[in-house]
Amino acid sequence: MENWLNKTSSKIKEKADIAIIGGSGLYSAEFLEDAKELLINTPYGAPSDAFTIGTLKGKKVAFLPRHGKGHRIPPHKINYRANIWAIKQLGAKWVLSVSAVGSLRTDVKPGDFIVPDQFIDFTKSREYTFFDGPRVAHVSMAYPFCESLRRKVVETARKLNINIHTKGTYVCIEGPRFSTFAESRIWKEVFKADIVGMTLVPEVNLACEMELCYATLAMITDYDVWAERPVTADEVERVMSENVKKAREILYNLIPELPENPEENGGCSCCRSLNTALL
Ligand SMILES: CSC[C@H]1O[C@H](OP(=O)(O)O)[C@H](O)[C@@H]1O
Ligand SMILES: Nc1ncnc2[nH]cnc12
Repeated sequence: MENWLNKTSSKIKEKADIAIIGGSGLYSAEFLEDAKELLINTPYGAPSDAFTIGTLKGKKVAFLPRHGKGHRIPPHKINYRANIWAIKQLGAKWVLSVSAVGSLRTDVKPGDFIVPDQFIDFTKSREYTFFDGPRVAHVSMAYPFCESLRRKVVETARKLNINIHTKGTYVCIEGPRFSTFAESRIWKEVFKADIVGMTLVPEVNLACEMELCYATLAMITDYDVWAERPVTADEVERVMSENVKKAREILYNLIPELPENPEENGGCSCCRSLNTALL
């Protein structure tokens, strides 16, 4: 089979083993050494911002703030294709995304972390695929996240005594508005989802199409509209900034533990997701 991904071969000299996509409240990666900024252009336009490329205990890391520095880009306007394309061009195999989410369960509390294993897509108007024709592919999304990476994230947080939930279903809404009470009741009671956010889709789909090992470290910032006062953007930012230290601690301890080749890490099939997808 012709390898479509080889055709995306990089002209970028700078390389990275691991990419971190920072969400609301996580706009920089101070823990990287020898850091420099790198602007990358892609056939889909510009990524959200310059990448910060640096090292951590021998691992080459690329960091990208999803909303741009200073949170300039709303969730529905993020150029997800440019972000993931650029990450692939950097040669990264692991992608860990960090996100702020609302909780739909009382036992999943603000300040806790959760590593979703499923999602429900309620977005409406995004660019969902690299395969817009004439090349067509249908990747499997039955298990959308990299199990090896999910496991590593959970193990790391546990070692650090950070409260983390090992799985959950993330409902991705279009935003930028928050859900109505009636919508939130559907997410909670009909869909039995655990968390709600605005940025997972199509980031996760595109990572899969690029055969990347992708997982999300989600931080609970609020109880959506179930609390006494419904969620506000201020509340999300406040809780995120109070807890961002914990997210950094997880990243700092996790990154050195990721093997160069994801297939060494207990095996996952993310790197072969196009084998059965291309028509
Ligand atoms: C700032 S409130 C809502 C905003 O926060 C989340 O973004 P991210 O996943 O990048 O942390 C949510 O999805 C919304 O985009
Ligand atoms: N309640 C919520 N709904 C959607 N996105 C969010 N991000 C953080 N909290 C959220």
